[in-house]
Amino acid sequence: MSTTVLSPLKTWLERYGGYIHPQIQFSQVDAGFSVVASQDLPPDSKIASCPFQLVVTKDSALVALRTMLGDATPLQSWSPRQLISSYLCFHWIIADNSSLKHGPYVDSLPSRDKLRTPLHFTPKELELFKGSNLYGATLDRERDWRVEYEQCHAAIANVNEEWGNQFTWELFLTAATHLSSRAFPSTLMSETPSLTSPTDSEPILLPGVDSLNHARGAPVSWVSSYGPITSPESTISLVLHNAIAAGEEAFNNYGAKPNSELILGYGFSLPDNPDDTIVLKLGGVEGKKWEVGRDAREAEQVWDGVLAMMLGSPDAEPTYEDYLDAAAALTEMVETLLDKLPHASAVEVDAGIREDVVGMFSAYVKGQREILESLVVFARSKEEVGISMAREEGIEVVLD
Ligand SMILES: C[S@@+](CC[C@H](N)C(=O)[O-])C[C@H]1O[C@@H](n2cnc3c(N)ncnc32)[C@H](O)[C@@H]1O
Repeated sequence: MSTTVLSPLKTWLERYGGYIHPQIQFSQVDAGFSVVASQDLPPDSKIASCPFQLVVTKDSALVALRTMLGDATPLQSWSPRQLISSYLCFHWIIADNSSLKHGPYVDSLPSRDKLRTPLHFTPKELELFKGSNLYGATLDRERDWRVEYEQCHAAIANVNEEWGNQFTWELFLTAATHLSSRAFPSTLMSETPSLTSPTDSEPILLPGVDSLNHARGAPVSWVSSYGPITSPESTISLVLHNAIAAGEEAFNNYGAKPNSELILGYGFSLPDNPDDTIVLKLGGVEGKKWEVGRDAREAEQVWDGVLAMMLGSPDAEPTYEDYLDAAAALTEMVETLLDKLPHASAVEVDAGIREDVVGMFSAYVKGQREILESLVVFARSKEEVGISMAREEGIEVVLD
């Protein structure tokens, strides 16, 4: 990211009461830019802040789109992603329009060729993930986003054919990816900000504040100064609680997220990510899904589900045979998943497979395999319980 793009962003933010710390620089890296301290920064430095009036929300996007598309367009039925993505897209379609207020921000966003979420994978890259949760999640996301795109496209083309021609799937995908990879929760703009009720929350964009990359566990605060929307004092700021030495990268903390979520929404992964999970949908238990973490975290719930399948009635006390049958069923299910999971060692970088995607793929499948292996150990511990229960009844169980 060159300074010619970033200094307009900084000037624009400051004009509305926003702020970017004078001692940070934006340094160009493969996937966009990273934020680096140009001098030592003390703990609790405010790195950036965005005034409420520059926040992109579904409501601000709706107001702008209403002006361009008119009252007949059914914008009320559009999702926050449709509204915000279409609003961003219009900056690329008709740059010069008084309803489009985020030109300097949109110009600072990474170009499409830098995006690495799975909807930007080559067919060969996507094929690598076949047999994993992420493969299905990618197909689901593409299907859902295409439906949303088609709806927006039809409405826009209906108002203006030329806009419709320019509003391509690729443009919408780029904007929707910027939203998934940079969004903050709208609850930050409420009078009593909270991060704990994601169901009431919608994605919003905070220009400037969204410039930092993620570091797991980095101590940061998102500080909201609540007030009237047009006041330059109503802002959301990013404060870093650690000192940052000159030349070091300054990081935000996007929260504890498994690699599946980081890859799908953001296009990167963390090696040996402690927050990794796998989604298990076990055959026979209708529509029931469980999310299990490393070291078989939350596996007791899966166990309860599998054991329930072995019991004749919900109130029945499990016998040692139920325990042994459930342990065997769980082991078999997990081993089937292990067999299906692709192998990172077999993958080589070539014309259709980029190095950074191989890195993401390797970190992801390693985490998935380790969780499944921890589940095999967990199932074995349940088998041991079954053997002890049998022994208490005077029965010696011998397993092959
Ligand atoms: C909110 S933006 C951060 C600023 C971004 N680097 C840019 O150039 O605009 C999130 C994106 O930054 C990149 N990113 C963030 N944290 C990262 C990390 N720890 N490792 C690799 N890429 C990261 C990913 O491309 C992600 O989609």
